Amino acid sequence: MGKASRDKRDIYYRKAKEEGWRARSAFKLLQIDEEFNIFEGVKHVVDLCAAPGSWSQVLSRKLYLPAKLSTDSKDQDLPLIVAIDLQPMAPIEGVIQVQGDITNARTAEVVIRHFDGCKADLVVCDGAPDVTGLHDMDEFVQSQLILAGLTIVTHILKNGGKFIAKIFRGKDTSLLYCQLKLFFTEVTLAKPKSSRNSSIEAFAVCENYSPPEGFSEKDLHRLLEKVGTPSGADDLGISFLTIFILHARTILTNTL
Ligand SMILES: C[S@@+](CC[C@H](N)C(=O)[O-])C[C@H]1O[C@@H](n2cnc3c(N)ncnc32)[C@H](O)[C@@H]1O
Repeated sequence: MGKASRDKRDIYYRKAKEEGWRARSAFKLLQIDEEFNIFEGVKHVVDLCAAPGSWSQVLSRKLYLPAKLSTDSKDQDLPLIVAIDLQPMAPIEGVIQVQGDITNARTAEVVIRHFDGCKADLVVCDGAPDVTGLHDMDEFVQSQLILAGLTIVTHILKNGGKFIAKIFRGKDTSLLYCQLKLFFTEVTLAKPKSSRNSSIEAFAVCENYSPPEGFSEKDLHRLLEKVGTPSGADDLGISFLTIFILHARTILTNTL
């Protein structure tokens, strides 16, 4: 069966059309929220890799529009939602859009500037590379997106904040889990029912941001700058792992 006819038989595809979501992915975020209550108390959010915009629509409908409709809400109290993607997307009420590559340190700086010193409560990242079918390569590129997301997280997420990131399940999933555990006290791998069983995607739901003592967000930022240069790409794996291993050691030394 072709992709188009498979899509038309898909319940979430049809539901998305009926409810005016730009993509069926909206249900993944809605179902993650049903399970983990990720929107509670959230006022400042970043949506990384947001196009065509169904997650941003969820953020707008769940956070921005209710606040706007509440009679006593002043402009400065309205939620701040910043969405970023390589692709342009049609406007969504209450969502500030930035077009750029999240693995580029300059783009991360633009997002950070929108926050103007205040912190985000939630960062979501549904980023996916153009899948090549070469599993190791796809997993590697996906891990670069997670690293970029984590870099932005370390600059703008408040302590106690949440990070939701799409991952590709593979041989390095437990390593990734341990790496995320260095920054968050709770990490759960979720597979919402709207995520197709045939897909290797899952979502890391990271709660209670608490970076290791002595961690400087500049470490990851420098790494991202390095990834942006052709010679830096070669040692990405080593540098990424080195940073995490050093911090893992610090944590282990402190707890033993
Ligand atoms: C699965 S789609 C996101 C769907 C979106 N969450 C929604 O609900 O509409 C993945 C997106 O990741 C974006 N992307 C991939 N690599 C990126 C990068 N390096 N920087 C910014 N966006 C990127 C792609 O352009 C694509 O729009």
